[in-house]
Amino acid sequence: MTVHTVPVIDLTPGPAATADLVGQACADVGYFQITGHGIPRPLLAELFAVTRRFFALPPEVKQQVAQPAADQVRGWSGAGSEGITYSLDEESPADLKEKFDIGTVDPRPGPPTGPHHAPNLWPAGLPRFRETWEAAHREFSRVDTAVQRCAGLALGLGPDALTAHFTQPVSMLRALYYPDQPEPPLPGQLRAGVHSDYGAFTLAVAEDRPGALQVLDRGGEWTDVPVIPGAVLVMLGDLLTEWTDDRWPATLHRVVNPRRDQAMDADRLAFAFYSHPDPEASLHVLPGLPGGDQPPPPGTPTAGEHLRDKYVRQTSFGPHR
Ligand SMILES: O=C(O)CCC(=O)C(=O)O
Ligand SMILES: [Fe+2]
Repeated sequence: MTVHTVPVIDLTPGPAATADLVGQACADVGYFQITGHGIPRPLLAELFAVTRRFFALPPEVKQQVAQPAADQVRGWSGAGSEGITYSLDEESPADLKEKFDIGTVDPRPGPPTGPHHAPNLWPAGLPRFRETWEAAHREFSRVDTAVQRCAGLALGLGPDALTAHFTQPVSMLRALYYPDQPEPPLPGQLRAGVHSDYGAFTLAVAEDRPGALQVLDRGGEWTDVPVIPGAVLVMLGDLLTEWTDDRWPATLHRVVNPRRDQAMDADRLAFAFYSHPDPEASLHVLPGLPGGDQPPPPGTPTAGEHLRDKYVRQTSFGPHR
């Protein structure tokens, strides 16, 4: 049996002292948990509480904040609306999840320009929902910056190598709600299909419930991610694959179904903060890494183009739907 240990990294000593550990985890494991991040526990508790209240509303109420368009990832969508494995161009049945998203809470001045700056949608009649979500977005964003500083140092590029691409970031905070499963899933149908996230880092927190997150470790084995109270899980997204020329490949992950004998008491709420840079940032290798100082090959997409392409794919189903 393989024994998997998820690295747990305490950020308290600051980026210079933790960069090596972060770099090792990014290069050798692909995911890690962080403590000492400073996100207040009561804020996270309130985030879970207000969001559970939202998902408990009737669908016609949640529909009032329905996601407006495939490339405008804001608000709610119900079970069956995303098949995230489609982001990898692979067919699969729809995911057994609902979701709610917000984008940046500190939009850049001037009129919104394009889907990455679409305004957030807020459900009516839920006290403290908006304040709590906005506060959580700011906290995750702060922690994301700290992780990025460690990453820049670990790559030997200095603390601002990544943060330089996040002057007006379009990071998203997403809640994922996985309901009980009265009916058995279709063959191949998961709570969330296999995918890698689309941004730089993903920061994730979840309830400890059946039918949870698994990551594909570097040995090619699916591994359960333990929920460590107070810790935040960090995974690597597509931008890091490109920016490091595969030195730090994105983490493939999925959310499996609960066992049938647990399926009626298995609902699960999780949050993912996806760090998304300035939309105009290039997917080219970072300057200072091998290949990064040459001009980008023609056709190298921007982060905004990459994200938009993935958003559209994850809701574009083929014949399996
Ligand atoms: O439910 C989770 O723990 C993570 C879900 C996920 O990977 C995602 O939606 O990007
Ligand atoms: Fe994900």
